[in-house]
Amino acid sequence: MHIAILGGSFNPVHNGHLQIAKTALKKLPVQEVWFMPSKDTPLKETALASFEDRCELLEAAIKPYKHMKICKLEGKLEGISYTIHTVEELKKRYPQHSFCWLIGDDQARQFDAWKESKRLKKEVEFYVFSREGSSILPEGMKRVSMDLIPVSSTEIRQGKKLYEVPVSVRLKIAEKGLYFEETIRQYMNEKRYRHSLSVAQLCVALASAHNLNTEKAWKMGILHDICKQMPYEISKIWMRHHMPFHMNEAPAIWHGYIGADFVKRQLDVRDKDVISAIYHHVLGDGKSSYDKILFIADKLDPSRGYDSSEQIELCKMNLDLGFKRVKKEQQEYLRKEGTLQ
Ligand SMILES: Nc1ncnc2c1ncn2[C@@H]1O[C@H](COP(=O)(O)OP(=O)(O)O)[C@@H](O)[C@H]1O
Repeated sequence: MHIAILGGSFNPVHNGHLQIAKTALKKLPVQEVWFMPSKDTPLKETALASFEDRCELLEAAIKPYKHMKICKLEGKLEGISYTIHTVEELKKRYPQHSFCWLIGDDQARQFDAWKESKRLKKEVEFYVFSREGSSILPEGMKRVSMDLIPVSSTEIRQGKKLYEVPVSVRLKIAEKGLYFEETIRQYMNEKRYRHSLSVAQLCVALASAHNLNTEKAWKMGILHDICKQMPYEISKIWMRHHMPFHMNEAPAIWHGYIGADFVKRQLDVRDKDVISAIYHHVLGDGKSSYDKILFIADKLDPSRGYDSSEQIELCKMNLDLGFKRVKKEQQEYLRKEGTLQ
């Protein structure tokens, strides 16, 4: 069989990658396309999801396509995975097959810097797929034209252009809480980002003290303020469209309602406990343990700069008692501020 390899980090996979594979199957004399995810690189700057998670997302993406497969070879190879070594290993392991290599324009541009690039070109045939309509083509490579899909994994991690990710992949990303840190960063300043991380940590500690699901706890903590810095005019439009019945409440409260709706609509979060906790976190009027934990963690977050260790200990020992105390203290504070009558 003649097989086309598409290597990449797939962090995460998106429609641009699928478009390359579909085009290769249509236009090249290949019977299959194998996606070759790169192994974990601990020093990479951007948050790289684990090899297993990236493979799981790939599995979901290629499920509808019979002639697309995943090759986990690079995940198993020792040391840095240079393509020249991967190609040699492929030929050794699959002597019955022949291979060609697919790359996007951006990689073609940097190709001369690849390890043993001249020898590599002799070992395997390269096909270059248009990414931004650029015309750079290293000597000896062939161009394959395709409909451009202007998207990058970076944009997806930032929560942008999610429509360029298959729904099955989006649901998995949300279920696993992948890339949430990178996503929330786009919507808030550094101080609020630090607060979100710290709240998530405290939610996990409280959930763990009460034998609750710590993954849920982390997700609701990290996402709870995603809409806190949404400009007022946009919040108003959002409220008018989606939750007109809450519009008579103070705008300072809205971000809990909008946040819950936003993570459902934009980030495909389906976990009802997470959505409910975000919805109720401003007023603390939720009934579930997760609702209470998020409310408590938000108020007692150590990064707010005052000593809340005594209340945190109480909440770890007795969630209901701790919740009542935090709520009472908050209401006294709001009364003093004049927000509550
Ligand atoms: N939108 C796109 N259109 C065409 N090719 C793409 C696109 N996105 C990625 N590629 C190509 O797919 C391969 C794998 O890329 P990868 O490193 O996983 O993703 P990204 O470049 O999006 O971070 C590379 O050869 C890259 O050039």
